Amino acid sequence: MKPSVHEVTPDQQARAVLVSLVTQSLKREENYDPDYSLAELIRLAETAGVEVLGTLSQNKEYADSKWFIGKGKAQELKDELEALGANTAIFDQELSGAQVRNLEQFLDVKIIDRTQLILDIFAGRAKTREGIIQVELAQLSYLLPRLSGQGKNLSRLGGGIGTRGPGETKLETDRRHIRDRISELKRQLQEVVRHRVLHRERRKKTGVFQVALVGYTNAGKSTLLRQLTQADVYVENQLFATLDPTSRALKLPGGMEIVLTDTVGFIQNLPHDLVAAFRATLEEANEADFILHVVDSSTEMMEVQMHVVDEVLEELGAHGKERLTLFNKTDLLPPKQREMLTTEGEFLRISAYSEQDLGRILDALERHLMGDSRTFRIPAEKGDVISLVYRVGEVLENEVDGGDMLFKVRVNNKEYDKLGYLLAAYDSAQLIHGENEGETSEYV
Ligand SMILES: Nc1nc2c(ncn2[C@@H]2O[C@H](COP(=O)(O)OP(=O)(O)OP(=O)(O)O)[C@@H](O)[C@H]2O)c(=O)[nH]1
Repeated sequence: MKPSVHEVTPDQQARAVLVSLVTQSLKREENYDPDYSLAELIRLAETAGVEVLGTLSQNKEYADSKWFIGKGKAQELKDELEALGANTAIFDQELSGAQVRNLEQFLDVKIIDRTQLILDIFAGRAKTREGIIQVELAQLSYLLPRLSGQGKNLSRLGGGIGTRGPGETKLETDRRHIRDRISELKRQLQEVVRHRVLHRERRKKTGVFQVALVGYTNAGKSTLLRQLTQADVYVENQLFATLDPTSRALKLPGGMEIVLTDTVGFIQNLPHDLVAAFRATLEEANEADFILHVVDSSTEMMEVQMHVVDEVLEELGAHGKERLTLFNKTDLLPPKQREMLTTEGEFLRISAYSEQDLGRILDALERHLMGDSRTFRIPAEKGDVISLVYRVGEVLENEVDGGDMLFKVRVNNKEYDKLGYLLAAYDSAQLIHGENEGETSEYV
């Protein structure tokens, strides 16, 4: 493997001009904002360790098949690259292999596109076996259709910025080798995913509640996970600090144990080839019992970002899940702006660095997960039913009432349904239950 971005010596540091092309079809896309997209590209580049020297934009009906940008604009870019002493040009959209070669020849700098940039970041972040396999798969899938001839240009195309891509020896092989490697990686991935599913099923069986932290990239998910669990999670002021499923056990104030899982940050217009690399963590969100949606309330793009998360959750089929939205980073807001954030319903205004707010999150989680307290009337001689109540819920009070026992039990909705079902199954008796706190439920 060649050195990664963080290992390059200063004279090898990527110094880049970022290029965005705003086409008619992009303009028609619902959530596309050229300024925002370019700002995000800058953050991505910085995350990958690139020094950003300048930006260049062009409005054009269609992308040029040969140069991507117009020929005149390419000349302008060449002048700017020279004037700034840049050695890299990074494009906001995906380029074809031919466009990369033409631009590279004309500009004489390294050409990177948005997909490569994100892949480069992923490659530097992937830690678990699954993450590493998925990134290499995405890199090879990106590379395959861009190969020309027998290995020419391979290293440049595959290398990314810091050449964290598949090693050059791997790249200097032919398409068949790459295809073989892709099949092998897919096989390995199946194996890894099977293990993960088994592991998760085991965890599910123990009845532990699964809570997933989801949110736009850089919203503060890893920070919150670490703050809430004091776990040593990888946090950086960079995009995609998290790639692999990261779960931690956590005890709520009342003693209930939950598993809190960090997921990879959402991003707008995620390149298609990278979707698979996200799945591992996104699946965690889909299987969670509860979702904590972390929002960076300090960015102007807050609403768009919330919308992107909503959309992706919907695509995953996780839209209807119970969730609590955390407006994070409110410490960065002037009081007036903070006041404007709603706290009606399932919203909390927080800062991940406030102890008090962490306590409020845990309390809110407990309220959601533990549910209301309900009272059951159970004949005193039904010892097996009574022990079931103790197993499923948290018994807050009990008293004798004639030949019956009254139990005030805190139990969440899911367990409540289960309890009703189990009680009924005991001797085919019926469970009549009230919905609200304090209402008496009877076992007859
Ligand atoms: N001021 C302030 N900064 C915060 C807060 N929460 C997180 N941050 C900072 O925001 C940056 C991003 O936080 P992360 O926890 O890495 O964000 P993430 O959502 O896990 O990001 P990805 O892994 O990229 O998806 C870090 O520099 C944090 O220190 C907060 O409440 N207030």
